[in-house]
Amino acid sequence: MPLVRHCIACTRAARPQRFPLAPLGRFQSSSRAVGPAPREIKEDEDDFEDVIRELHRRKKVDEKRNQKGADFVDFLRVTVRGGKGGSGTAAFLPSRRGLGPPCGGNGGPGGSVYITTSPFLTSLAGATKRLIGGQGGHGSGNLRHGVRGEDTIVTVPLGTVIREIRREGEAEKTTADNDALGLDREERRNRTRERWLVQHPNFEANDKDIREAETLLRKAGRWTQRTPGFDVSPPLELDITEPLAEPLLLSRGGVGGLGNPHFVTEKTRLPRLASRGVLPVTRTFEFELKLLADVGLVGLPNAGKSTLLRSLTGRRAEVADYAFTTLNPQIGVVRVLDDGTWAAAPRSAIEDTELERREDERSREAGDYKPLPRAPRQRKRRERTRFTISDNPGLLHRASENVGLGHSFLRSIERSLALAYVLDGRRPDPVEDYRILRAELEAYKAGLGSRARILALNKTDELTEDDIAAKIEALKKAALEVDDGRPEVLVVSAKFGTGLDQVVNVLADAVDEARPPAPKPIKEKHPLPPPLVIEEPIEVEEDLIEV
Ligand SMILES: Nc1nc2c(ncn2[C@@H]2O[C@H](COP(=O)(O)OP(=O)(O)OP(=O)(O)O)[C@@H](O)[C@H]2O)c(=O)[nH]1
Ligand SMILES: [Mg+2]
Repeated sequence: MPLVRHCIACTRAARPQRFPLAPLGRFQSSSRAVGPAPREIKEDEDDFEDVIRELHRRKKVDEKRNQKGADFVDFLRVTVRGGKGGSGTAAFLPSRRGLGPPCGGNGGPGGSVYITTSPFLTSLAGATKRLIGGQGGHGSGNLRHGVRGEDTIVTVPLGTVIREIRREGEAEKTTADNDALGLDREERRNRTRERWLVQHPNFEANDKDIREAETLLRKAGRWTQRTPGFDVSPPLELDITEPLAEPLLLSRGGVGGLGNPHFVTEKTRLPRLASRGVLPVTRTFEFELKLLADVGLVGLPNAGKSTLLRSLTGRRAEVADYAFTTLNPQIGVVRVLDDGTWAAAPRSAIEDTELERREDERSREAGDYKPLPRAPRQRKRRERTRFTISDNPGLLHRASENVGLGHSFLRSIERSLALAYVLDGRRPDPVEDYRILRAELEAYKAGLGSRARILALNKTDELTEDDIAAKIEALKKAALEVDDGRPEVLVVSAKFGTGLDQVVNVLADAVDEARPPAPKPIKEKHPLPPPLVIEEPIEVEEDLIEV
């Protein structure tokens, strides 16, 4: 059976494929956000502004619900493959006597796929489900080699765990297909020839040329039963806990095909054949994000976790008076100074983000807008220590069964060294809330609940002294009963910044105590095999060429 003719001498180098980095993942939870029932809009409400505000709020809640956390992804199954190598070309220099010396260029190698980290990411949303390196360009006449395919680099947050779950090569897949089709030896051979060889567009190669080319490709390790680069080493496993100094190779691009000068032999001086590029092995990985914050904030929806994050770190987390304002975990840095204060301490009350936005808008329109004054530089005070703290979506009863934002949230606090429970002081029974939170953490992973170092009774600015005293008393009793009195019970107002010095210092000590002595270096357990090398083509002098 003749080979399918394929003129690539005149095709332009294929543009490397690019894959847009679009968020693709979604929460695994199917349940809807549950929060306090929306306020009834009364017909006789005379304040029109209030009605508008309520409608605006409802619209926002709906938007958040519909979004279902699509911009937070903590689990992704990803197919990774280096780009295919471009094809070589069969071409000849023009000559008065007929065909001149062979001058087909090699195909360019395919682009590789690399992984790198960013300390600013807290979601896998930037990764796509298919990470494919750009295809190498085809070679062309006059020994012009194809361009290298573009590399694909995926950026993931620190704390991403990568597991290889499948490896599949083109040759293995073809063999399985051939078996399924029940092809005989001859048909299999022709299929392989079609896969690997490219003919000159005008001059057909004879059977002898093809057999010789086949032998050469076998010697070069390309014409094999196994896809080049397919190895049987154990699956790759990486736990990225430290920033990567340089991008790490996940899959190498395939080598480019060989131009016809490579097929010159003693017998065949004018090879009418070139070879195609290698299609590298396809690997399937699972990316799982386990955020690495030293401290995790845990609380029911609307307890004031984001307000606390803002007052401790200055990070502009969204604050609003409804449940599930926060859908993505966010990480901030608390810089503890040697006098016990912390660097980003707020200088005014933290208002709801929407109110701040309106105020900004109003003042801009009125022309009296003043940006917030910068915090004075801490010249005399030195930083004693620093730790990271994550604000998480609200936890609900049965979150361990994936209710609410469920596992996605629990996964991200799994590795925190210490936890701080944020309890809404305005709710009737903070002890009950504490028990719910603890039970959910325990149900998700035994021992997680007891990692709590603080029970912060928040929103105490709205409580009477008697009320605070009674609730603190009850919480201390419960902490003693449930957690041997390990977590400190603190009176806090995240909004007005009261009681926070103690929060900072208790957490700083807890983190220092629990921190492992030295971070583990990242090691690539199973380095990928080296790329195939393209040998130098055999030089042919013009006088030796037969016509
Ligand atoms: N009075 C008072 N209100 C507070 C305090 N802390 C938070 N709030 C208010 O409580 C509401 C909820 O605060 P958030 O920080 O968004 O609560 P959250 O726990 O992050 O909520 P979700 O992200 O929805 O789980 C907002 O209106 C805050 O202004 C506080 O100490 N005192
Ligand atoms: Mg929040």
